[in-house]
Parts: sequence; C-alpha cells; structure tokens
Amino acid sequence: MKIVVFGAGALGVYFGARFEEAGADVTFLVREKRAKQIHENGLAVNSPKGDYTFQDPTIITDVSEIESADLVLLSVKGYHLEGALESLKELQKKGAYVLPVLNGMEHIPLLQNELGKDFVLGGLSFIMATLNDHGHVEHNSEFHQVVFGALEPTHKAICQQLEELTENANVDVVNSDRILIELWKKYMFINAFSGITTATNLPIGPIRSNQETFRIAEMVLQEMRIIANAYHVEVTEKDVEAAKTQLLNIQDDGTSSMHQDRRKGLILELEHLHGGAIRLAKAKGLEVPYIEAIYGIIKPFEDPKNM
Ligand SMILES: NC(=O)C1=CN([C@@H]2O[C@H](COP(=O)(O)OP(=O)(O)OC[C@H]3O[C@@H](n4cnc5c(N)ncnc54)[C@H](OP(=O)(O)O)[C@@H]3O)[C@@H](O)[C@H]2O)C=CC1
Ligand SMILES: CC(C)(CO)C(=O)C(=O)O
Repeated sequence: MKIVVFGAGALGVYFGARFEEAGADVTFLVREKRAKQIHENGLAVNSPKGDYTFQDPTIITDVSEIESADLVLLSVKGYHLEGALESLKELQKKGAYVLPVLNGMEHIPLLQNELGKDFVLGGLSFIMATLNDHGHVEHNSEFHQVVFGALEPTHKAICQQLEELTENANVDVVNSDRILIELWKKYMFINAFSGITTATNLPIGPIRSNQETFRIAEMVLQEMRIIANAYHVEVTEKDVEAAKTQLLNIQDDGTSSMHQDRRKGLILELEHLHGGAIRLAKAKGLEVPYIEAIYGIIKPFEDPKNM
C-alpha cells in the first residue's frame, strides 16, 4: 500500500513508522525547513512500544514528485489545513483517499467540499506524542491508537485494505463502522482535556485534585454532547461518563498536545478546536458558556508573544 504522510510532525512520523514496519511504502510530504531537519538528523521514534529508526526515509517537498498513492495520512494541525488543500487535491487526482487524523470536526466538511465526499475518510487517533529538538518523535504513553472508518459506502474497500495492512502491526488500529460518532466523542473529549490543561497551564493531575477546576472540564463535555446531538449524532450521557473516566485515568503528568504547544511557545489549535465548537453551537442557536470561557482564557496565548 502506498501511503503519503502529509505533515511529518509527531503523529505523522509515529504512524508513518508503524505503517512502514507493517510493510507499507511510506512517503513523507514535508516543507523545506522540515526536509532540511530530517536530512540532517534522520527520522526516528522513541517509544515505550518500541523505538523505530527510518533507514532511508522518502522525503519530498513537491507533490508533483508523487506518481500515485493509495492513501494520504493527513496529520497537519487545523491552522495549516488551508495551506494543504492544493496538494491534497493533486493527491486525490492521483487516486488517493485522504484519512485525516486531526482533532476537531470542521476539517471534515471543508475537505469534503474541496476533494469530494468520496475521497475523505473519517479518522482520529489516541496517542501522546511530540517532536523533540532533533525532530524525532517522543511517544509518552502506552496507548497508540488510530480509529478510522467509512463515511461513505465508497470508502469500504480502502478501509478494508488499511485494516489488512495493520492486522499484525505494532499499533492499535480500529476500522469502525460508527466513525462519525467516534469523531464526535473524540472532539468532546479533546475540547475538555486540551481546554482545561491549556487554560490552567497544568497537566491533568492537579486539575483533578481540585473539584472546582475539574468541574469545568465536565461541563465542557456536557456542552460538546449537546452540540453533537444538535447535529443528530448520538453522543450519550454514557459517553460523557466514559470520557470523564478517561480523564480520571490519565497519568498525573499527562497533558494535551495543545498544552504541550503552549509550553513550547507554538501556535495553538484553539480556533480549530474550541472556536470550531462555538461556531457549530451558534449555527444551531446553542449557548456554550463553558467552552466560550475556556476559549476566551486561552485566546491571548494564540500569540506566541504572550506565552
Ligand atoms: N501530538 C499528539 O499527541 C496528538 C495530536 N493530535 C492531532 O493531530 C494533528 C497533528 O498533530 P501533531 O502531529 O501533534 O502536530 P505537529 O505540529 O507535530 O505536526 C504537524 C506537521 O504538519 C506539517 N505541515 C503543516 N502544513 C504542511 C504542508 N502544507 N505541507 C507539509 N507539511 C505541513 C508541519 O510541518 P512544519 O514543520 O513545516 O510546520 C508539522 O511538521 C492535530 O490536529 C492534533 O490535534 C491528535 C492526537 C494526539
Ligand atoms: C488527548 C490526546 C493526547 C489523545 O490522543 C490528544 O488527542 C491530544 O492531546 O491532542
């Protein structure tokens, strides 16, 4: 299977490594600065699930160098999506399906409008990973899951192929037949987790120790459930409880990728995540005061000057 990893960041390199281990032909489509860093330092993953070093990674900076591809693993941040569209369209024309693993929801209709519904799969991931100063992946948890699935009947064959590729791979892969619900559940969870950790600038441990603070995360879960329901997606109270249990079970020093970005002084995905939820709520006439408060608190830190 020919897989193009679009965005050689923490997620892209991690899952690219696991797909290559499983026998896929993996190409990384990157920008010039990242290409230079990879040529200087190589490409590697440090992980409790097993380290991996790419022997001779295929790195390209121009989409025209790709003749054909079966699948694009789209792993850019939400704020880089617009800049990725032209190359994605080229890849789609060359036969590729796009599997986005970004957090959030707004990218799905955007990609469907730009590429056509037939080419945009549903996808998400659970992993705690970040790039170190060498541009290598530091995987900081025991979980490393990709959940994907067909949003349209035309996606079934490629989903089946990916499932077969990864059957015995060193990665937890789920081909879900309810991917839309899974996407919303992840969106609910991430807006609570990334919101509360980034707003407080704390990992989950001290947040959990303070009931008043943890309650804010619980209220974000509830508001996200209500938004999902307004879009006819059946996220339930039970799902909210499950997300809460997930928050209670993360290691004390565990934190979100957005909080890691705040710590590193990088651009935040706030607009795509919480901004997106507020827009989706407004479109349905819903009030989401907790999400708005989290958004307002984090907003100044979108500007790296204020970090
Ligand atoms: N990290 C994590 O633990 C998790 C992250 N996620 C989600 O996954 C998504 C990706 O996150 P993450 O991997 O952490 O992000 P990173 O910032 O580590 O990686 C994103 C990469 O995309 C690259 N990129 C952006 N635009 C382009 C472009 N036009 N062409 C080529 N490359 C491009 C960036 O390259 P450049 O260096 O050139 O800027 C960067 O290397 C986010 O939506 C995040 O919320 C979900 C679960 C866990
Ligand atoms: C919560 C987590 C770590 C799960 O993968 C995540 O998606 C993120 O922090 O972006």
